[in-house]
Amino acid sequence: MEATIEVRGLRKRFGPRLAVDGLSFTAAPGLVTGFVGPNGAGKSTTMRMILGLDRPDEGAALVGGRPYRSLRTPLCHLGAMLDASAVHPARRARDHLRWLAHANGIPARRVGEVIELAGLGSVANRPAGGFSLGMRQRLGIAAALLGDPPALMFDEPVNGLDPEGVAWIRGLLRSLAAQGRAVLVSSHLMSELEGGADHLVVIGRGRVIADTGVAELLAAASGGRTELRTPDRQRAMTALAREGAEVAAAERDAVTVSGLPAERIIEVLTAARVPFTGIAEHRATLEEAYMELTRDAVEFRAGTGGEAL
Ligand SMILES: Nc1ncnc2c1ncn2[C@@H]1O[C@H](COP(=O)(O)OP(=O)(O)OP(=O)(O)O)[C@@H](O)[C@H]1O
Repeated sequence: MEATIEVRGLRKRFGPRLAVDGLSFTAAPGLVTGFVGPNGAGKSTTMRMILGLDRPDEGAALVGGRPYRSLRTPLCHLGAMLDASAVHPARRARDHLRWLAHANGIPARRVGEVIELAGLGSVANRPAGGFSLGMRQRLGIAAALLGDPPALMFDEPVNGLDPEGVAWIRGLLRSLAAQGRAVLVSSHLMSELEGGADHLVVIGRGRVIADTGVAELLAAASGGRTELRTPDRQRAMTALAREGAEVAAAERDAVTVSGLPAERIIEVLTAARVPFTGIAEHRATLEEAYMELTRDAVEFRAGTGGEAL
């Protein structure tokens, strides 16, 4: 069973504050769709509307073509983790999952399966109140997987996790998408999605700024630049500029060259007898691509912590 998460013209106002301003996008089956924007951009509000927890003023959110609230067995259509702390602290992890399964008509044997999938085997009989953040995230993810849903949604799942936890979640998201599921994952840090997302929906002030494949975005941001290392930077820059290249000094012995292909750079340097120790076509990071994409949006420029006011 395939399911798409679809948001159509969503709008939500809290008093004077327009939190979501006519948002439309799709998270398609088989892809991890990163949902990115600075703090306050409207990600959580959008996710709450997808789950029917907040009512939109306008527009609709659909899971497999239907509003979440109209689904008879919602956990079997969309699994979600919005707030990993939403567990009774005295309740054992296994009992929390059993209770959820029971309430949703899911067979009890599935509880053991998701405990294994989420790597909770050794702590499943302990009260969730004593769990570390990483363990709570894993419990939230186990709950999202209970109904074996074709669509999944996670709000900032790697926030505050150590590198091992981040790598684990990234691998899990990838494998869920590889099984054909639609996976929507939010983050306010672009770097957290590096290597994890196939598609990106970037939002700011409740609006879509970009809706693009990660590969296309990185290719566009890499933009034919080459990085050169040379002990004789000044002569290299002069020789390349004479050939019409745009050159800029980078850190230590590095020069960034654009406007000339790498083969031509090598020819020019060789002819001018300028030594070089390395040459590589530049590959933009997701963070660089994000900065380029959002260069004109002041709210992003303060960096990752900028409040979208
Ligand atoms: N229940 C609410 N009442 C009033 N304002 C709200 C409410 N929920 C959200 N907002 C406001 O709506 C805007 C969007 O908030 P939201 O939490 O959706 O952003 P976000 O992108 O998820 O941010 P973060 O990365 O910090 O989680 C913010 O200005 C927030 O203060």
